[in-house]
Amino acid sequence: MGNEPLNAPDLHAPRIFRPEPGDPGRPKRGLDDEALRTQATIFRDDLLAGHTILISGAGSGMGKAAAYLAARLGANVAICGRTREKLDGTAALIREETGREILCVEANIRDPEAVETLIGAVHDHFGGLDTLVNNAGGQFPQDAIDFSRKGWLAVIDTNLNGTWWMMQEAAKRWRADGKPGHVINIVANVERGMPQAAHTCAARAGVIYLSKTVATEWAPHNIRVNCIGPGVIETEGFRMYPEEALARFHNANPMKTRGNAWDVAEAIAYLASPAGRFINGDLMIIDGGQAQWGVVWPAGMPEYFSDNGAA
Ligand SMILES: CCCCCCCCC/C=C/C(=O)SCCNC(=O)CCNC(=O)[C@H](O)C(C)(C)COP(=O)(O)OP(=O)(O)OC[C@H]1O[C@@H](n2cnc3c(N)ncnc32)[C@H](O)[C@@H]1OP(=O)(O)O
Ligand SMILES: NC(=O)C1=CN([C@@H]2O[C@H](COP(=O)(O)OP(=O)(O)OC[C@H]3O[C@@H](n4cnc5c(N)ncnc54)[C@H](OP(=O)(O)O)[C@@H]3O)[C@@H](O)[C@H]2O)C=CC1
Repeated sequence: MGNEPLNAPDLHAPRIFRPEPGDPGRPKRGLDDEALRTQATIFRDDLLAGHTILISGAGSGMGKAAAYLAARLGANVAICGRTREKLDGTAALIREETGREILCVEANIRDPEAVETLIGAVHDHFGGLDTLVNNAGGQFPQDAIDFSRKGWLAVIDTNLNGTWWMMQEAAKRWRADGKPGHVINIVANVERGMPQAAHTCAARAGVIYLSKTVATEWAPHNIRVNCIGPGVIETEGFRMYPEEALARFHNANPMKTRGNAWDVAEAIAYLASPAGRFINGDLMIIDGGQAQWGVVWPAGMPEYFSDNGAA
């Protein structure tokens, strides 16, 4: 017996998956508007009354669910994203279900000037900001060795730099106004790394430790900073992954199930509510136990690993 790796030819095969624009022919995933309308919440109707919350990337997925729940709980809601129609869709759902109008701002979080304008617009419109939720982000599945420079930069610029521009700008306003504030950064479960998502792991790990650091630095300004690390949460974002990987995602946790956007929306509402007042510098993992157990291969598992490492 030699020492060659098993299935050696596979090691040389680049794995690329690029969804077609508009997701043609693929099922829509995650909670749609009808499902969101019927979600029950454990929280009382006026839990966030008078509370202003800004949620990035709220034209779809977890951000949309969180915006909808916050509006149902009485919050003043502002959202941003790059696509006007998606933001309008969230606003329409909220209007129909709650009668409330929200503030929608088209903004790319990678652009620090757009971020400055956005934070200013929220203050102008609602007279302040209480909670900032940095949810906008994403990545594509690929073996790290094959990342293009542009692809690496796109993921880092969105998930790390974009999140930072948002939190710094919000904090500057809170400090200048002498007002308390709260940041919730949506990251990912990166504790054990995540093959085929190394760019996002690098960015999310950066955000987690950035958050833990400024949670201390900004405490004198009465600003709390926390992170939420979702595991496999079924959303529209699943369009980024091949069917073969999607069919296995639930195996990444010992509950063998996928979470949904509401699981994360309710955690955001909890942290934003008075119940979260003593929670600072934390990373709340919502992953069904994935951190202790499974591994996802978002671009498809190489045959080399097909026994899944089981002893
Ligand atoms: C957290 C858990 C982890 C993943 C582990 C899986 C766990 C399952 C749970 C799911 C977790 C989720 O986060 S769900 C998904 C969340 N949502 C999303 O990811 C959707 C949003 N994503 C994005 O917008 C994009 O992925 C992102 C790259 C960040 C944004 O970039 P841009 O807007 O600049 O978009 P583009 O112009 O399309 O791409 C820029 C370059 O990136 C590279 N690029 C883009 N798509 C590519 C692809 N499929 N394969 C290779 N390379 C690609 C190319 O070099 C592109 O340049 P050209 O060559 O010139 O085109
Ligand atoms: N679903 C999951 O299992 C997991 C998701 N996550 C993370 O949670 C967050 C929410 O994901 P999810 O709801 O699943 O996915 P979605 O793709 O549905 O949501 C991401 C949103 O972010 C917006 N966005 C992306 N880039 C930018 C940008 N540069 N500026 C402003 N808005 C932007 C997108 O809108 P638009 O393109 O119109 O700008 C989109 O609405 C993401 O950061 C994701 O990576 C983390 C772990 C697991």
